[in-house]
Amino acid sequence: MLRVLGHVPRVVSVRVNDLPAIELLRLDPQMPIPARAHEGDAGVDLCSTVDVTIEPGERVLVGTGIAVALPVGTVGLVHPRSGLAAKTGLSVVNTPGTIDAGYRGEIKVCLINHDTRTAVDVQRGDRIAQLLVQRVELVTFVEVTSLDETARGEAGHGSSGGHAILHSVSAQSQEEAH
Ligand SMILES: O=c1ccn([C@H]2C[C@H](O)[C@@H](COP(=O)(O)OP(=O)(O)OP(=O)(O)O)O2)c(=O)[nH]1
Ligand SMILES: [Mg+2]
Repeated sequence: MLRVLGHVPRVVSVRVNDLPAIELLRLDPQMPIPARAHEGDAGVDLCSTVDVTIEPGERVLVGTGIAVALPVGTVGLVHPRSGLAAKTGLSVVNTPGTIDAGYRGEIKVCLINHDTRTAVDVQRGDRIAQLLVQRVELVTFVEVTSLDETARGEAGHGSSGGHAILHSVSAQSQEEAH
């Protein structure tokens, strides 16, 4: 029988991060430096610089007071926070937002309140979204006159089935038929 003795680390690093530390400018010195909630988390949290109330269905562009110089070959992605999304309906309109390597302006977040009834109050300093930095392939494109054949071909947009909404629509139309 195999017995595991001693401490087993819960977070195992699969690859050593060889990117340099990313230069970060605090445009609003009172904002905290974006940080991970836990070691190994994918994203660092971004805070709102403003107090704002977002009515149901409304969107608003808020500043984070942060600018970065991402290395060429990486991209910043602005993702919603799942807790806020689940509890209040707050999300990011263009999720994930794209921060280009050459961008030196303030990172802004286009928030949306998806709740249909309740407004969301965002206060200055609240953690409203998270920034992930990933490597990205800067590919080139070459124009051709035809593409290779594949099993999928041109089928897309639900061609393989398995959509809950289609089941509910077909169940509804069956009920209506009776
Ligand atoms: O959530 C976001 C998305 C984008 N940006 C900034 C950084 C990014 O590099 C720039 C442009 O973003 P994007 O390319 O998505 O917008 P666009 O509408 O195509 O604008 P542009 O014509 O400036 O590229 O805006 C943000 O601050 N937050
Ligand atoms: Mg663009």
